[in-house]
Amino acid sequence: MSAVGGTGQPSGTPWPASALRDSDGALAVGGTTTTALAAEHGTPAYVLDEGEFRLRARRFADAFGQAFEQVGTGVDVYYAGKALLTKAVARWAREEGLRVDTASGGELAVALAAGVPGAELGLHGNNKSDGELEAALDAGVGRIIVDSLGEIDRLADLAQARGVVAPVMLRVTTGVHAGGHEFIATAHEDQKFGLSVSAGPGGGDSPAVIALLRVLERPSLRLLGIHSHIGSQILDADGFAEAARTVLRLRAHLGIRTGVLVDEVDLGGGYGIAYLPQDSELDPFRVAHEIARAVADACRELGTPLPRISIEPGRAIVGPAGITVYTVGTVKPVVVTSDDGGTFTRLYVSVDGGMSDNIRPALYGAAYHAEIANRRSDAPLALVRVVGKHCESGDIVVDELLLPGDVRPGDLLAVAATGAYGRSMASNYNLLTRPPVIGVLDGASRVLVRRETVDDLLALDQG
Ligand SMILES: Cc1ncc(COP(=O)(O)O)c(C=O)c1O
Ligand SMILES: N[C@@H](CCCC[NH3+])C(=O)O
Repeated sequence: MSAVGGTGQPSGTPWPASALRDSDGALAVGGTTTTALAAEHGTPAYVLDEGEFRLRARRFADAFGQAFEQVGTGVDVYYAGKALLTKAVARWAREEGLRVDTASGGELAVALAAGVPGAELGLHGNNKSDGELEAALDAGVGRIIVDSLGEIDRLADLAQARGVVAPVMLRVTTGVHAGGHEFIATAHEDQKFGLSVSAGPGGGDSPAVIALLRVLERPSLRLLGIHSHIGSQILDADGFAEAARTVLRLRAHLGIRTGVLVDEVDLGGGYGIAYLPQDSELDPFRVAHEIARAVADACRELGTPLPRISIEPGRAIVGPAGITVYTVGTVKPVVVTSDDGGTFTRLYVSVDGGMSDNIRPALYGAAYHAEIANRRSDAPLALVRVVGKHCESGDIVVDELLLPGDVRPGDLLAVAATGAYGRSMASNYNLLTRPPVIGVLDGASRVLVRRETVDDLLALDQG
């Protein structure tokens, strides 16, 4: 066996630490070869390495726990279920000491079905329905992150009608713009999330201050704290530190204005990972240390006690724990004319899935790494584009890649780091059935979410 990657290597690698090549050259993850997984479960399949997930969850809890303990406060780590939520995943997160952040009634239902107590859950969303808010109140969700004035009023009314007090945080936008693609940066002003901390017209109260005051006016709401999420796939700590300073200033302002110094500040998720062999991921210990220092310095300057901190990593926990295994179908050389008038050949390698199981390349231009998984090959490398089977020319799995030129129909292709926002953003485009999620650990595999069937699709269609 030879290692192909591993967590903790300085320059990151996109494969889970357990990834190996066996003596036949087959890629194995969590002690099971992709050939055995494909034979037992079929392709395409999402394969999730339980050990890697748990290790990463623990590293976040340890890194942030230690860093904030050093400056004198505590931390709660919420696993962001939007990245991938199944009952098993929710249980693993909880067993590693994490809470779970949900973003819809569906995610909330799965986390509750997994046995996560309501008190350990958060509920997000810029457009929660009354039904979702009621479900959260009924489950005793520990924090409902409110996102608009209208929602504050609706939630207060619903809580009042039930005779309960809803614990809320207010999501604010700090103006810090961080992360990869424009669609995944969430704290700049001109987008749908949160309430801005910038002063209103003519220097009046900011929308965030107005909303905080509104929460404090309602006896059926208890203001736990302030929430900021600046974006996703962020690769340095500066944005987090800047957002933390802004939120802490707002907290201090509210304290002076009302006498209420909120107990908690949530700094959201967004910790970046390695997608390609040459990428580096954000080291949770380093970023935790830098954020803790920024929070401690800001509180000292503001003369306020430290709040309890929470964070919501999703991608950094589940992303590198997942790979997708496909079977290669059509292989087609296409002669392409380049800008300088010359020509080159690009090998189009079609797999049995595509944009329905991974929309990220089409949506964000996201880059991925893939390897032939069932065998070793010494064939000269060819320039390859891995594409799916959808009726869409943008149906690209890996835009550009060097693969052994003898890649052929029937080969297995494994794509690394697909654990986050793959299955959770999957669709049935072209009525493809969504792939299963197969958990692997110590040489055993089990179905966490089964493959959809055509019967599932027909069952939804009422004629
Ligand atoms: C409010 C909130 N928290 C947490 C996350 C998780 O982000 P990531 O998976 O990048 O850690 C997101 C998604 O970007 C989010 O919108
Ligand atoms: N879904 C996005 C990240 C945004 C997630 C939620 N705010 C991605 O795949 O990168």
